Amino acid sequence: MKLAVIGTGYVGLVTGTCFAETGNQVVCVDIDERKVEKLNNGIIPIYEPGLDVLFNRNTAEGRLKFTTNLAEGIEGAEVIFLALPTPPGEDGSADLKYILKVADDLGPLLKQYAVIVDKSTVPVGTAEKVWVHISRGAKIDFDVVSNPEFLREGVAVDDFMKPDRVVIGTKSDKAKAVLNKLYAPLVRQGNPVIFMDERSAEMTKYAANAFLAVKISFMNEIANLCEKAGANVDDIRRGIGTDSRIGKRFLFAGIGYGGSCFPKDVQALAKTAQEYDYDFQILKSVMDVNAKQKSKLLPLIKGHFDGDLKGKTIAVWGLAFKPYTDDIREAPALENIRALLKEGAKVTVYDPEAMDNVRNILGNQINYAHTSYAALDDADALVIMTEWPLFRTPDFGKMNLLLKNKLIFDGRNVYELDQMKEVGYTYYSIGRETVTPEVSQTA
Ligand SMILES: NC(=O)c1ccc[n+]([C@@H]2O[C@H](COP(=O)([O-])OP(=O)(O)OC[C@H]3O[C@@H](n4cnc5c(N)ncnc54)[C@H](O)[C@@H]3O)[C@@H](O)[C@H]2O)c1
Ligand SMILES: O=c1ccn([C@@H]2O[C@H](COP(=O)(O)OP(=O)(O)O[C@H]3O[C@H](CO)[C@@H](O)[C@H](O)[C@H]3O)[C@@H](O)[C@H]2O)c(=O)[nH]1
Repeated sequence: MKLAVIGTGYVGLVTGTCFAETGNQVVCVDIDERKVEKLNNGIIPIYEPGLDVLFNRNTAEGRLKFTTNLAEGIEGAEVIFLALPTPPGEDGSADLKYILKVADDLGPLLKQYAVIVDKSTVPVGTAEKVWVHISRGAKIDFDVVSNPEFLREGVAVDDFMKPDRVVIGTKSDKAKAVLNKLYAPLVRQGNPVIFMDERSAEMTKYAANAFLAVKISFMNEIANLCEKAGANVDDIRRGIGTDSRIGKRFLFAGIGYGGSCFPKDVQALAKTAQEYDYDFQILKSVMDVNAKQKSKLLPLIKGHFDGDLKGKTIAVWGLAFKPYTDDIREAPALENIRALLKEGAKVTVYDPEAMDNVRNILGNQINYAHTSYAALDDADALVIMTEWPLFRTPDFGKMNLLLKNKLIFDGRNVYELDQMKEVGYTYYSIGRETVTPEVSQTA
């Protein structure tokens, strides 16, 4: 099948590459000339594990191409995916300007029937808007389908190739048949393609993200209560996660959820509720809890240093909003680094993949270390913001020689408490007792 993907970011590039891998002829279109130039030169502009193998194979075999020219990109395409940004507008609702602009541009360019597929995360009613915008310029028959994407960054290729489900919102039998054929190679594992109407598909995506955000904020509140009540949130997680009605995943307490999706999508769903005059109370709490959680460690760090961080050097491990990505959108690390700088601290950071992206934003306000250990050199404390596997089993002997104090503030509960007691660190984490060397002697 001939496909076009408009917007070649995290979702568009993965969608295009994976559909090329299943044998389709794919052209990805983007307005970012530098990005397209890189892609045409075989350079993948994002870090996404496993993408390179598929990208290299499919570009080499001529199934995957890139262009900045929309007309050229959609020529002969049976399916046209919109994988465009839907950032929050000033009022928190999803800004549809990128989608509707492309819809306007597409109308006059359509030469034969095509299924226009909305892969971006968009509010209820967007498919209808896209249809109206395209139809203003189109002279042929077309369908607009909502097919939200559920991939996670860091495991995007796997999520795309083996989806838990594929949600397709359309009332058109013609569009259903085309998409059934396209997705067939991905759903052979027995996972369902779920058909519904456009509005329900659009809402399904927000419901999924909001529900996962509820789980995280709930666990963060349990963690905060654990700290006061002397319980251990990791034990609670294990204790409840084994109940199949609850499930083991997305119960990890931490320094709050970030990324390009949860924060904006929870906010956008709250805005949709407001537009329909519905008071969606849980969403307000989820956002409120997350905002507080993100700044949870700073008072502890300040408190430890008697309220004064001036002249202190803080090492930060982890900048990406989660491991296995270079994405720093809404990453808790950024907010915390800015707060530390405001307090007069010096900050040295290390992240395996996200350093360049942070350098583009914070420049020389902070120091960038070449290795995780180099970041610790002469630092007064270590703060952990992302649970990269690299940080899980460090050489504490080596760390002791570099850090001025055996002191860790862990926003991701990377270490076991017993382990910290053994190595004699003062260890603050989330929803668990604070380990101090004194406690270790009496334990
Ligand atoms: N990132 C994720 O993990 C993820 C997962 C599921 C769904 N989503 C949703 O998918 C959508 C895209 O997200 P993303 O993370 O891939 O965004 P992104 O910012 O990484 O990529 C969007 C791309 O669209 C391009 N673009 C903008 N205007 C254009 C135009 N007129 N023509 C062609 N290209 C244009 C940009 O240059 C950019 O390369 C959003 O709605 C997001 O909420 C994202
Ligand atoms: O138990 C958990 C799980 C996640 N997080 C945090 O939640 C955020 C989001 O994590 P994750 O969902 O793994 O990453 P995303 O790539 O943002 O993926 C989410 O957002 C995408 C965009 O909509 C969806 O497609 C995915 O299904 C959805 O999981 C990160 O900051 C994580 O650190 C926690 O704090 N605790």
